[in-house]
This record gives sequence, structure tokens and C-alpha cells, in this order.
Amino acid sequence: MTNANMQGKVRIYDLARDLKRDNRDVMAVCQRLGIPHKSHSSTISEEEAERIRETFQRGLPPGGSKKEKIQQQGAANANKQQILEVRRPPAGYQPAIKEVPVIAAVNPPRPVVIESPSPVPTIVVSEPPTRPLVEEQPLAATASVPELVAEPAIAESPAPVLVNPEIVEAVPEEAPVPQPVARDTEAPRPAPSQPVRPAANPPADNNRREERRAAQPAQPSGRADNRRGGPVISPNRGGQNRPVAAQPTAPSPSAGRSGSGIAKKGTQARPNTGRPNGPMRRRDEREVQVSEEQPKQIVLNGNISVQDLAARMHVPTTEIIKALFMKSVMVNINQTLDQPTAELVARELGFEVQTEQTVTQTTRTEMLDLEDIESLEPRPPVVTIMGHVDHGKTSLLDAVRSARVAEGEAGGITQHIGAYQIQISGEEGERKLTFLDTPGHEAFTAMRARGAKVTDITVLVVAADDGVKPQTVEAINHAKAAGVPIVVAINKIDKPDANPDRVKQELTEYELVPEEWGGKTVMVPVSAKQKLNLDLLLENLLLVADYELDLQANPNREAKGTIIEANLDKSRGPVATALVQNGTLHLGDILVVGAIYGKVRALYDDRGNRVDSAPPSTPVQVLGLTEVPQAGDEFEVYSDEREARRIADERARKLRESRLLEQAAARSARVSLGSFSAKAKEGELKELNIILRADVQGSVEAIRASIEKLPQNKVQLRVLQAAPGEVSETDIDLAAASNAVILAFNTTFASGARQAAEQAGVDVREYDVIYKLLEDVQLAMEGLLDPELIEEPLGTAEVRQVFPVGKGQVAGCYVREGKLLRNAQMRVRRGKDVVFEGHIDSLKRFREDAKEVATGFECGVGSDKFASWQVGDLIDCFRMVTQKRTL
Ligand SMILES: Nc1nc2c(ncn2[C@@H]2O[C@H](COP(=O)(O)OP(=O)(O)OP(=O)(O)O)[C@@H](O)[C@H]2O)c(=O)[nH]1
Repeated sequence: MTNANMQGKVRIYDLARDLKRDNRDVMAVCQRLGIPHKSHSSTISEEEAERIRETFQRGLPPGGSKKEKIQQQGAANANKQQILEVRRPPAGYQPAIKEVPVIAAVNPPRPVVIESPSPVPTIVVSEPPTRPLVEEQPLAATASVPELVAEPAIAESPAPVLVNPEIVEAVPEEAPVPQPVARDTEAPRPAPSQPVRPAANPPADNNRREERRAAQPAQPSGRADNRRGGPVISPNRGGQNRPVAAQPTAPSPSAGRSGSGIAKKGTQARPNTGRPNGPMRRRDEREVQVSEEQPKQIVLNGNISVQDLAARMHVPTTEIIKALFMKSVMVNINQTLDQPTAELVARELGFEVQTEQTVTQTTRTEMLDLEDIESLEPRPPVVTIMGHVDHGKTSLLDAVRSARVAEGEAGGITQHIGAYQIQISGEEGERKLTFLDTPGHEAFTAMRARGAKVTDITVLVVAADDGVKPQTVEAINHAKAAGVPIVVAINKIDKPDANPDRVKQELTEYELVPEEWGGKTVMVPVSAKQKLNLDLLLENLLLVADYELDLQANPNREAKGTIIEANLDKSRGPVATALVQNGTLHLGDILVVGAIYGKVRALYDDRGNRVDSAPPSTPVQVLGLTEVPQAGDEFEVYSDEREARRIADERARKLRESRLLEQAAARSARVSLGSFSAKAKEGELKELNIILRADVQGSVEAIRASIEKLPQNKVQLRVLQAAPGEVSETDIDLAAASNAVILAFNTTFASGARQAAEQAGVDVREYDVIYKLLEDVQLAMEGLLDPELIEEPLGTAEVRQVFPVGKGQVAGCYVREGKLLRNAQMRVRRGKDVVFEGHIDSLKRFREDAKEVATGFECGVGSDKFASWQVGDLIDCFRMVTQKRTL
């Protein structure tokens, strides 16, 4: 017996230690035997301890906990973080055309721990956790170990980044609407491996694929040797039959491997992803599916020969030569094309072009590499707080932080660096939780739009006196779209009119059902103001992390992670808050963030203390970068300084080269209702993503119902979000990330949103009459909506004198109303006749050029194409603008 046996009292954790059992096993037995306790540090009597010992000695399962654990483990495994992709430094990025054999999966060395789920949480909820008792999972589920897929070819040489898996991944995540075709990476399957490429496409392609599949059965693989190398993707475009990607060659011994040879952890069965785990298809069916699901993108990176380009696009070289010939460029198959020309040809042939820059910017995946597997250790969860305005997000963040900081270190002054970490002490060590400091889903979505994935758990704050509000729903949508588990904090329970049950009831409408009602969502009533139940909330966050996520990283390697915040400090230079997601960041490390390079000169933690290192899930301020990176940028440490510098320089060069191209491409890639219409007309687009904003909930419902009634035989409509309120920057981010059009009904833009829309090239259509909105959507779906150009009158002037100037004439005018603008259009009227229509090529006040001349002033007007002015002519000045369509 240990020294914890105090006057006939025994602490539960001591008893557990003596029995070599998990605290939770012992607590489960306590519960079963009706022995009152609150947590693992509660004391019980010696008699009670004896009863527990006997229970274990009799070999009875402790409250069924072992079985439960197995079951939970099974459930948890489904959600466990998995290696999504084995990534190499992009240094060796090679747009390979080489053959890369598909290699069998490697079984992970980390077996499922059945005896005691790892990590064992130090904190035990003051009431027995209900989570472990939910959900009966088949025992077999425990066998589904995390899936690791090795591709030696990748391990040997840097991985060619051919297709942007995140794009592929992201699309279904963006849109929680179930897809007709389950992604291949979703469902575990024991069947042979699929071609290496992640087999999924933007949802917009699904219907087309379905149609193609119906129309043409499996095509023979034209280039069986090129499945990895072909960043290409379109098996059949523009009516041409192109060879499809290769069939797999090596069977995978592992269940659940992805078609790409890449198994994504964490997204497989995270709750509420909105993605169907579709039924397993027969092998041949799947192969057809995979080959047809090749995205229609090509990644270009610098100069490329005609032959190589043809191979990448899976088109005959003659097609490229012909396309260039049509543009009066003569080439032969050995000739090298510069990148702009290659892009031009690729686009001409219907491919979506990505530069390596866009790929490196958006290829964000899990941070684990294959070699980390041996050294994985639990890491703290990273939590983001979201919820409706004024529901107490900031108060909760502050309350958690101040409570913990005050406990942890007396008088500790907190610094706002974009994230902070708290510690929870227990007998079995300290547990940590990292909170991202920017509440609200704006930052969350903005990061996600850049491809960054940093949040493990979302705390959804709902005020108990106010209930579910529009931004609550938005936050739920955003968390679901990202596949991040939600823990609900029902805040302000101290208020007299607090009604937590009503909140729970309202949340059930969004598939968030509290555990106590048989659901799976943890809901904790709290008061940020009175600091009530904060510990319970934190404990539950740890439980969710343990049971649903099993978050791990390898602290013994060079650091990788994401920039959370960055700014230029006048005295300290660029300062960035980095969230380390794998490895440990040390002073003196050589860091590359995007195209920025630097040596870590100083590290500060969230309390402003200088530190020497930052392990996984730790936010830390970094000094020493040469420039200010962007929030959402990934960083990586390199052991070789020259290599790091070379990578940064190379990226900077490519960034410069591709910036203009990218901007243009981004703009043209965004869907506008007009461009959608044109593409729908050509049968290219089959799905229109919509975000709807309206003044009130009633309008939202009415419009949504009407939109959904529109005939969808040609084009499917997907409403990604429909909510009352202003068009926000988050809407723009979501639209940009999902290629959606925003319909704004009787509402305005929140500040900054209009600019964001312009920058991102997102089409926001404003309406004040429902039928116009519906008409536009329907016309766009039918491919009939052309942008409408209308005349905007600017002003009228009267010609009072005519001056000969050289061979031409200048009209001396008086502006009667409005204004005249140089370069604007004008119509010259003489009586009832229009004698000229053209541009105002010169506009002068006295002898000076003028940009515009306002009412009541005199000016000289000239046109290069008109020299027969007469006194008394009237000039109508106007400009043409595109305007939303009206009936
Ligand atoms: N009674 C009570 N009031 C609270 C509680 N939490 C927050 N409040 C109050 O609610 C108001 C809004 O709190 P904030 O923390 O600013 O809410 P927020 O969600 O961060 O608001 P935004 O930043 O505007 O989105 C403040 O007046 C807080 O004092 C609580 O637990 N009880």
C-alpha cells in the first residue's frame, strides 16, 4: 500500500497504480459498485478499495471498460490522425513523367493499444465521462490500425507534386452536401491498390464523370507506365478520347488504403464531415471510377519540351504542335516551350493549369512523414473558439487563459501572440491545450482557404440566454466542412434567463445532439464571466482529443508547422507566431516559410518568456525571418542552410514569375454567374455552388426553397450556406475556396467584404426582388445568362463655339448637367438626329488637359473621328457598365 493510504482513505489513482490499472478502469468499477467519487484524485475508504480489488481479482471486467475501450479505440481509430501524404521538401520537385511503381503499404509499427488507451489523460472528468459509453462499435474495428502507405519511389527521391491533394481533399470538405460518388480515399477497402494519384475531383465534375461512365465503359489505359508522372488528368476532354490513367499494378495488403497510395488520417471518419462513406464498389468499377476521376489539371513548373508536355497531358504531340501552329508558332516535338507558352497550350486544350507555386502554396496535408512513425508521441490538441457575436468567445478565451495562467505562474503577464497554451496538472503529469487566440470562424476559414489545417477541435460557444443564432450555424458549417469535431460550450449560464436545454434542443436541428440525449456531442454549460465549469470544459476537450483524435507528432525531428500571425515590428523586424505541428523548433534553426528564409534568432512563448525550443502543438513567436510571412503559410526547418536558402530563393523566383499569371488565372478560374452560364451552355459545368445571404431568415428560407425547386436536369445546384446577415469576408473566403457564387438579397456587404470579393474575384450578385434572383440563377443554369451592358449617363454639354485645330476641330462647350469625362463615350445630337457616337479623345479646360469637367464649366471637346461640329450640338456623355440582369 502506498503512502496515499491516509487514515483508512485511499486515493483512486494510487489504487489504480497498485492494481496496475488505468484510472478510468478503477473509476468505472467505482461507478459500477456505487462508490461515490469525483475524479481520479478522489479518496475512498479502505473497505471500498478492498471491494474494488476483489472485483479485479475476480477477473471481472472493470465496468466493461476494457470492452468499451476496445470499442472506443475502434471508433477512435476511425478518426485517428493518419499519414495523409508522405511529403518531401519541394526542393526536388520534379514533374515526373517517370514510372513510379505503386508499392505495397507498410504496416504501421504502432499497434492498437487495447490495454490502456494512449495517451492516458491525467484529467478525469468530475462526473464519469459519458463519451466512452456511447456507441457500440464492432470489436473488429479495433483492428483497423492507422494506415501508412509507403512509396519507396517517393522515399528515394523527392516526391513529385503532381496533383494537389488538398484541392482534391478540400472540395468535398468545403461542401458538406453529400456527393453522389464517395471519394476513394474515404472508405477503407481491402481491394488492391489504386493508381497513385488521389482519385477525386471537384464535385463539379462528378456528374460529368457519371455521364461519361454511363456513356463509355472503362477505357484502356494508354500509358500504364505514367500514372504518377502524368499530372494530367483529363481522361476525356472536348470529346476526345484520351488515354486514361494507368491501372494499379501492386496489390495493397492493407485495408483502407487510399487509391492514391495515400491514406488520410483523421478525415476518414471524423464526425460530421458530411461525406458519405460510400458503399464499396467492385474493383473494376472502382478502377474505372479512379481513372475517370483524374482531375483536369496540369502542374507546370518552368520550361518543358513539347514531348514532355504531351506526355503529361496524355495527348499526342501533334495536338500541341497543331495548337501552336494555329497561333502561328512553329515547333517540333523536341523543342522546349517556355512556361507561358506551355500554359497557353494546356489551357487551349482544356486543361486547368497550376504552377508549382500554387501547388506548394496549397498542398497542405498532415505534417507527419513516414519516418516519424517510430517516434510518435502524444501532442496537445489545438482548439479554436467559434460562435455568434457577443456569445462570449473572447470572454471564454480570456477566462480559460487567466484562470490557467494565474494557477500556473503567479502574476504571469500574458502576451497576445495569436495563440496560447495552458497546462492542466495531474498526478500523472501535465496535459496541455493550445488555443488559437483569434475567435470566430473568419480566421479559421481564412486559414483553411489558404490550405492550412491547424485546428483539431472547435469549441462552439452558444449563449444560454440567446440560443442558436446565424453565426452559430455558420460556425457549425465551417467546422463540419473542415471535419473538425465540435465541443459545445453553453455560455452565460449564470444569467437568470439562461436556458441550456433550449440551446441543446436548437442544436439538435444541426445534428449536434448532446451525449445525455443519446447523441455524440459534448456540451458543457459554462460561465465565462463567473469562471464556472471551465475545468470541465477543458477536461472534455482532452477527452475528445484522446478518444476521437489520438493526436501525435514526432518531437525528435526538425520542426514543421504553420504561421498563425505575423507582423513587422519596428525594433525587432519581422515577427511571426509559428504553431509547431511536428518536430521541435530550436533557437538557431534554419527556417523556410514559403519563399522566406531565416535563422531563428529568438523564440518567445505566449507569456513573453524567451525559450530555447518549442515542441509540437506549441505556439511560439519567432524572430529572425528576413520578411514577414503570411498567416497560414507553412514553415519547415532545414538542417542545411544552403539548401534552405536555395529553396527559398527558388520559390521566390517562381513566385515572381508566376504572380501575374496566377492572379489572372485565379480571376478567370473563379466562377461568376456569367462565366458559369457560358460554361453551362457548352455543357462544361454541371454544378453551381451557391452561398445565399438575405436580410431575414424568412427570406433565406423562401429563396432557398424556390432555388431548390428550380429544374436541375442540366445543372445541379448546391447551396453551401444560406443565412441571414451581411455578406462577410468569411463568405468570400468560403466562396473562393469552393468556387461558389454569392447571392445577396436585400442585404449589404460587411466592411471589407466588397474589397475582398474584388480581390478574390468572387461574384457577388445583389438583388432586391426574389424573382430576379431566381431568374438569373435559372438562366445561368441554362447557359443563357450573358453579362448585361448598360449605358450609365454621365452628363450633357452644349456646343457654343467651334475651333479649327490642325485638320480637325474642337468644340467649345458648356456643361449643362453632370460632367464630361475624358475617354468616356459620347453621343452628339443635332436636333433629333444623332450625328456621331464615339469617345471623347481630348478634354481641355483652357489649354490644360482635364480628366473631367463638371456642370457650369466651359471646356474644349475633341474626337479623333469627328470634325463636323456645329454650334448648338448637344453632347451626351456616358459610359458602358455591366449590370445585373433585369427583366
Ligand atoms: N453574464 C455573462 N455575461 C457574459 C458571459 N460571457 C460573456 N459575457 C458578456 O457578453 C458580452 C460579449 O462577450 P464577448 O466575450 O465580447 O463575446 P464575443 O463572442 O467574443 O463577441 P464578439 O467578439 O463581438 O464576437 C460581454 O459583455 C461579456 O461580458 C457569461 O458567462 N455570463
